[in-house]
Amino acid sequence: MDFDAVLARVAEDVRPLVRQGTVASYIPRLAEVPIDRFGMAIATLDGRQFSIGDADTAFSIQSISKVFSLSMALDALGGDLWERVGREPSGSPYNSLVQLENERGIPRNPFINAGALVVADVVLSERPDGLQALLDFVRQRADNPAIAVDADVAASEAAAGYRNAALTNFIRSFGNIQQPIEAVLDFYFKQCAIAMSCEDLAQAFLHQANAGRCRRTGTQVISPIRARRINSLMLTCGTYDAAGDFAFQVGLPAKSGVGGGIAAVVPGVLALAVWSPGLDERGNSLAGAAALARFTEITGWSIF
Ligand SMILES: NC(=O)CC[C@H](N)C(=O)O
Repeated sequence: MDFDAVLARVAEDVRPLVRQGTVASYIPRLAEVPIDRFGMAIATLDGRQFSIGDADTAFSIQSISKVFSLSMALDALGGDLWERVGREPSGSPYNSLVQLENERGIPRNPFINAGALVVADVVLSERPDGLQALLDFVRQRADNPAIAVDADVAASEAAAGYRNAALTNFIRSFGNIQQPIEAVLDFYFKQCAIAMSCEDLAQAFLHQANAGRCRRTGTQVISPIRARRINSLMLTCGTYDAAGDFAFQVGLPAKSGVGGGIAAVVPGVLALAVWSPGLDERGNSLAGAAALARFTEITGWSIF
């Protein structure tokens, strides 16, 4: 497969969509990101990397970080995690509160905000240095020690974080959050504010395409069954209430964030990431989602 040619074709095909949609504005700092950016990177299991456009520009990974924190929480609690968070698509927006009351503070899945807040609580309960451990994990996976939290983005989200604060308090009222509210929110805002490029993300997701094993170092990062389950959650819940349409159009496990990034996995073959800040009404990158759809059309590599 000539990946340089595939990327060039994808970029060309989605060019009219770049600048469409809206940059997330409820996190004031994200609203300042230029809408005209587009980058895409591929990391293959045979050790090659391909990129196009702004693929080496770091951006705010936002909810893509929920895959990394979930990996850590599963490491800490194993299957017991599923007593505290569900595994069903929510069909609701990522920041919704409505299901939590009926479901007694057990979030539908780890990739909506409510679920990620419980996951953050689990990580912090296991290790007070949770944020450092998360950064270490991400830096190792991406093979880039310079990856860091963008403190301005974290502060900007904290200052406007009423809804996440409400979610955390509400879940705590059911006893499903144990650490202090401020500590959980601080961890959550900072994990979302980690800045990475498409190239970093493609590398960092590569073990998800390789049954949990790091191609570069040979270490088993997570067990094969856990890698498979995380991929299945990405497929069913990774793009929020657009997950059904995403499976239909793209057909790959993928995780998006309101920074405009989407990371995806072709199991057994490669990991890829795309970034373009203009979002659709469900909070997924408009040009990014279209680029992934074109990628699977051109290569034929949907998991279906
Ligand atoms: N979908 C997202 O990327 C949401 C993450 C964002 N930090 C929030 O909590 O609202």
